[in-house]
Formats: sequence, structure tokens, C-alpha cells
Amino acid sequence: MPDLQELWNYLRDVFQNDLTPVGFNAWIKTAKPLAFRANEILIEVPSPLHKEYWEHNLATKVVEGAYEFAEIELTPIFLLPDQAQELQTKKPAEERSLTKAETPTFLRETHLNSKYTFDTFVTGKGNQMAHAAALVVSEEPGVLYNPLFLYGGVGLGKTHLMQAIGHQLLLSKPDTNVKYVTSEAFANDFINSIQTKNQEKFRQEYRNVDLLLVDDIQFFADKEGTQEEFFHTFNDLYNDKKQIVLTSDRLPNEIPKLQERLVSRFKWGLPVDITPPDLETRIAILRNKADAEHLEIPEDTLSYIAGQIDSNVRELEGALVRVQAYATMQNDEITTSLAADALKGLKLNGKSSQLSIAKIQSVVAKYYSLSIADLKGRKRVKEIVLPRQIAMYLAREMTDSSLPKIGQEFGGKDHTTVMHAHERISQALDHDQNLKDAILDLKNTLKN
Ligand SMILES: Nc1ncnc2c1ncn2[C@@H]1O[C@H](COP(=O)(O)OP(=O)(O)OP(=O)(O)O)[C@@H](O)[C@H]1O
Repeated sequence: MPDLQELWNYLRDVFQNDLTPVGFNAWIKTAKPLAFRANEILIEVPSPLHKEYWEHNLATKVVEGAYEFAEIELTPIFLLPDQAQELQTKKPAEERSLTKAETPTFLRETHLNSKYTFDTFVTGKGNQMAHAAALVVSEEPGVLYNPLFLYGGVGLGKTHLMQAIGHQLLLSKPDTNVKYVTSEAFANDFINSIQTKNQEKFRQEYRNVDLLLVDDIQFFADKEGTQEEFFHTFNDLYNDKKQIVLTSDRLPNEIPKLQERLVSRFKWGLPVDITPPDLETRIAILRNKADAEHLEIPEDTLSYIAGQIDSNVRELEGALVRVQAYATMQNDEITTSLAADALKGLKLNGKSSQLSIAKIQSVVAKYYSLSIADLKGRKRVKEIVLPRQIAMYLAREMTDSSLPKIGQEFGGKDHTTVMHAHERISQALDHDQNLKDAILDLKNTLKN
């Protein structure tokens, strides 16, 4: 989950653009985000009239905005002040977390997304083997495939499958201690524990589990201390026959700067990849989702959407959310021509699901007569630094890749480097005509 306040700030900006000042003051300024609850965002509004207005006119924007901001699907729930009050007094500790800063470190990220179960996972050629392995692990954790290492491209269901194991295990053995964490949260928790002299608590938290799920471990690259700590966590759990499940966008030995002893441990169990779904599976995924959301969508429209997006299930689902939001805005039924209109808008964003960071690097390198190694390297000479920053800027602007992912593709750089590059180029674009021309040229080449 993103930080609640950051998400809310983003949504406020969206509404500020969309509404008149009077409308903004009446509806938005009077609303207050309270908390996340599973896949819901709880929002307090002052009166039944406000609630009704939000539900009919603004809720769709919250769904869309949350998706744009953090690629998550949130359902807004509007509460009147007395309902909000009741909730605040009843809530368990995990749910009281309004902001990251207020959240006790070890309570963060334990939550499994209730939608990520085996029931909602559609199997097809690309994920059959991963699905079967995950099922086995959920039935007999710590026995056969330990660790289970799921790897594959962005948005192909690794997190979903990993969490499905957690749900399944909790269903069959409710006392099981399951912990889900991203590698970044693990690293943050570890660093926090050092800073607050809470290392013992950290260890207890991570080593007293029956199932440890660590997502996106490629981001361990470059984090020496965290790797060291994870090595010990891993050994403890493994020796106790506790199950470990890891995901990554690549095989262990392809993760840069991952200690050899971790690479070899990650290969002890079963590495299994997930590849992009074929058309039939994509249609089945969309159909499932449409049913779950009670959407009436004709088959040919589902096929049309599935035909548009072929390499990333998250984007596929995003397209459906977009079509749904568009239909609500137009107050129209979902048809293929409406879907085509809605998805045209998606392309107008300038982001392309097809465009890869590698392509951007190759086009920028050629444009400036540099090598791709120069762009990915660490040389600090001006002739290389500017094109490198331009390439990072374009990767941020033209793809949906996250900052850490872009950093990774640029020779394992930190996400703050990418952020800095993006800021520098954005600012320079205000006054530097040459730069403007170059970016325009590059964008045109990349779009063709
Ligand atoms: N086979 C599937 N059946 C149903 N839903 C799926 C399937 N594969 C992926 N999804 C959905 O696609 C979205 C993205 O999946 P998920 O987050 O698990 O991908 P990921 O591989 O972990 O991506 P990343 O590399 O970005 O971490 C989720 O909403 C998930 O439920």
C-alpha cells in the first residue's frame, strides 16, 4: 500500500484540476482519508449529501487516481462522522496506521491482499508450473521446494501467487505465522531496527515465522548489510524447515551484486518462471475480473481488450479499469467501440506498454554516439552524464517502470539517482531549447 497521505495529496491535485474552486471547497476539502482496509480506502465525509455526491460523481476518480498513483485497485468507502468515530475506537493496531511514519515498523507489509488467492488466479501455459509448485508449497510448506523462487517479467502474477500460498496456508492452518514483505520493506525494517536499537525485535519478527514471503528480491542488489542479515534469516528459517518463497524479475545468478552464498541458497529449492499469458489466458483473466466486479461486458469486447495488451497482466487489468471508468463517465454501456475510445486515451498518455527501457537506452546511445555500457556505467564526464539523465528521464516518462526498476536497468543504480535525473531534465526543459529539441526528436524516434 502507498502512504495514505501521499495518495490523498495526489487525489486532491487531480480534483483541484477537475473541479471549480467552489466544488473543490465543498466536496474535497471537507473529506478526510482515514485508513486502508484490505483493498479499501476509508474516507470520512461530513454529511449524507456529501456521501451521495462522492459515491455518484467522484468515486471513479479515486479508483482511477489510486491506480495511476500506485497501480493498486482501491475501492473507496465513504463514512459519516459517527461511523468513522466508531471505527477509530474499534480498530486493531494494524488498521489504525494512517501514515507510514505513524505505523509501527514491524506491523507494516504483513497484510496479504485479500484478492490474491488461488481461486482468483487464472492458469495458462505461462504460469502452470509456477501455479502447481505454489500449490504444493501451500499444502506441504518447508518440505519439497524450499525456497520456492518465482521469477519473471513485471506484472505477471508473482506477488499474486506468492500471497495465494499465504492465504491457503492460513485457511488450512489458521495458527500459522505468515509474513509477507517486499525486499525494500525488509531492508527498511532492518535499517530502522539498527537505528532504534531494536535488532532483537527485528530478528524475532522475521525468524519466528512459518512462512516468509519476500517479494522482488532483485532490489537486494547493492544492499550489503541487508543481504548479510537476510542470509542469517534465511539460514535460521531453512534449518527449522520453515518455508521461504521469493520472487524476482530474474534468476538469482542474474541479480547484480547478489552475494554468491545467497545465489546458491536461492537455487537450493525450485526456481520456476512465469511467462506472459497467451491470448486465451488473457481473455480468461479479463472475464474473471469482469465477473468479480459484476460488469456486463460482451465477449468480443473482452477479446478486443486482451488483444491490445499482451505482456503485462497488471496493464491488462488497468485497461479494464479504464474502460469501466470511461463508461461510467460517459454514462454508457461497455462495448468494443467504447473500449477502443477509452484505450486510445491510454496511449495519449505517451506511455507505452511495448516500449522497453533497453530500447530507450539503445536509441539515446545512438543519438549521442555513445555505447549502451556508457549509459549504464558510472563515468561522470559531462558528455555521458547528460545523455544518461535523458535516457532515465525518458524511461520515467514513457514507460510504466518504477524508479527502482529503472535504476536497476541502468547498471543497478539507486532509485534516488533516477529521481534526480528526472528532476534535472524536467527543470532544464523550462529554459533549454536544444534540450527540448533533442527530447522531441528522441520521443518521435521511440514512438515509431
Ligand atoms: N494468472 C492471473 N490470474 C489472475 N490475475 C492475475 C494473474 N496474473 C496476474 N494477475 C493480476 O495482475 C496484477 C499484477 O500481478 P502481480 O502484482 O502479482 O505481478 P508481479 O509479477 O508480482 O509484478 P511485479 O514484477 O511488478 O512485482 C495483479 O492484480 C494480479 O492479481
